[in-house]
Amino acid sequence: MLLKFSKMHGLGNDFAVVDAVSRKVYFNKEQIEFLGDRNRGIGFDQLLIVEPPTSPDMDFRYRIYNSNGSEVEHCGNGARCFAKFVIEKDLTNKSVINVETKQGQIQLHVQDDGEVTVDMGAPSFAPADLPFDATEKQDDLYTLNLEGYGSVELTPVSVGNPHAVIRVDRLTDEIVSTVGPLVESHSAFPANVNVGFMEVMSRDEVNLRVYERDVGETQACGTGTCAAIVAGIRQGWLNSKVTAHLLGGDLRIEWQGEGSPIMMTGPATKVFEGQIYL
Ligand SMILES: N[C@H](CCC[C@H](N)C(=O)O)C(=O)O
Repeated sequence: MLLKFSKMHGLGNDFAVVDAVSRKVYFNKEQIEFLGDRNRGIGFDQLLIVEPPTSPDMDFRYRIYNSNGSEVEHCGNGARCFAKFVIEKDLTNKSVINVETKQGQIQLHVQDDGEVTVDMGAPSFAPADLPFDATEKQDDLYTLNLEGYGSVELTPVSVGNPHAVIRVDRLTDEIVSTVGPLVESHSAFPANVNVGFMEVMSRDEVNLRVYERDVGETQACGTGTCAAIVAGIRQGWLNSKVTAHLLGGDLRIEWQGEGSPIMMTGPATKVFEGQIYL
């Protein structure tokens, strides 16, 4: 089969996007691993598949896979690329697009300046929603012991997919590459977890790096940014509108507190189109 795809990125978090509305396409794990291979395939952090909706009040269904073939519930940078893709491919002419994901619904708003705002839904801080076998807790921060490292304090957040948010005084390569993998696959997170490292610069601004589950560190992570900012707002460290500086650029997040949806705004870029034998 000759598979057509668009290569896109959101702040350097990169994707292959496939139209499975015009033509039915299925992938098995080996095929996704092949496509995701940066030396032998297309290479991407996640594969995004645009499908028809299963419910009549939705416009599309959105499936996401990590480059190792594992399915993901939610992807923030991917959601913005998804919006750009369906408009460019004439799959819709709406500027507000309702999308089903594996874990709830999201709404995409394409702005006049080309940036995309995503209503990511409301976060949950309940450990069971990640899942997280909660450990000791103080002031809503949980202590996790890491083999051979010591302990870290984290906030568990589900934004559809699971995140552990760790506040650090200073972001370093070392902390991301050492603590990232230890927390990602810690037995307290039975489904593993994405790990965010946040340096709070002021009440309106953070520096953030994310070690993603099943992928490793990416240049940006949309859901990771949402998780980190809502954790910071809930802890009282941040205001309700925050700019996050990621390795690949900036995202703007707004959250009005418990029960309200997280609004994420940022760019989405198409790099090229291609086709590959599968
Ligand atoms: N890059 C994505 C999230 C992918 C998360 C994935 N690695 C997981 O296993 O949950 C984002 O922009 O939100």
